[in-house]
Amino acid sequence: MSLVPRDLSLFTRGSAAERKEVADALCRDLSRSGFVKLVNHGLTDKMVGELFDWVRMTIPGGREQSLTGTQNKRFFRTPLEVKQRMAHEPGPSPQRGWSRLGAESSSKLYGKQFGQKDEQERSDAREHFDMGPVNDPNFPNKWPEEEALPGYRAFMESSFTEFQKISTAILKALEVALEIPEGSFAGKVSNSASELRFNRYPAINIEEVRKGSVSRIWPHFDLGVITLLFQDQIGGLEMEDRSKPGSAFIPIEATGQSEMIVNISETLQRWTNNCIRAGLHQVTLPPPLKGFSQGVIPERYSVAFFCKADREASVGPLTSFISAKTPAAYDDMTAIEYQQQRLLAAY
Ligand SMILES: O=C(O)CCC(=O)C(=O)O
Ligand SMILES: [Fe+2]
Repeated sequence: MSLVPRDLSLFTRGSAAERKEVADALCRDLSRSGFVKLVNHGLTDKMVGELFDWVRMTIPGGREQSLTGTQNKRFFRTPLEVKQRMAHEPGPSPQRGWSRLGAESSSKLYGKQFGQKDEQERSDAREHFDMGPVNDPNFPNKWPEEEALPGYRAFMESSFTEFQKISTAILKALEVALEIPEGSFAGKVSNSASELRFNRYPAINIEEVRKGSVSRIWPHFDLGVITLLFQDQIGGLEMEDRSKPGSAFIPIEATGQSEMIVNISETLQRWTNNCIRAGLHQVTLPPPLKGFSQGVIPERYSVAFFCKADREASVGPLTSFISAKTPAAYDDMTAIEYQQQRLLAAY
């Protein structure tokens, strides 16, 4: 099953009929698999290209030597001391700054929920950078010094705003499709506790992955409302095959870095009282390497925006989704309480 790209501009700029049609298609896809692909989402190819330019260690096609000055500055390439000064401290607080290779375990995040034992220690072969809202007084962002990476902070802050706008449009489309009051979802992400993340998966031996204690990212759900993701051309992202729960995954084809992949995260599942379920996903061997037991999986990058609920918003089911037949399946608690409880499990 491959995901059919949906055109978000038909919702943001279309006629009333086009808006409804594309909203329904989005909602159908997301309800079926937890995932949808979007084109004309609002970030141009150039903007997505610039995002990847900030993360890639090297430029494909051997253009590396021609780079000078600021073009040569890339986030993951900054010296270790610079990254260490902006390192995230493991714990329940939202992630900020740099997380070293293996710092977070997506396996723990998901495994504990389902009773997996701690001794099954499994790590992610991944380093990442996270930022939250601009000028967040409670959980301030951690930046590299401006001279170490000129322009990085300004670029990231403006990208964050764009991702937030796109998330709001998607949530409005879901409100239209589900015929629930305007603002039911989009009105709860306005103060934004969202996060923008860069992931880097270094090249790794297939044997290492086959041993079963390391993966690029273990099966997990994201914590927020929805996640917007761009992946490079390497591939390896997979979503759960819902016809074989817990035992099979379907590759999400890497058909162009500007194609946005959207998945439902835990908060939306809670708000909709399981009407739209979160998409379980992982990153593993890219499809062309599936049958191999030896060799190297090339380095891979992705950019993820986790649209999260306002910290004081409830993550309990909304009244539109509660009835005598479908009583509330989740407790009422604030988004920040929920996030801290879940993050404690990830370290
Ligand atoms: O790298 C990817 O494609 C997925 C990353 C991801 O699932 C995450 O950061 O939560
Ligand atoms: Fe994820």
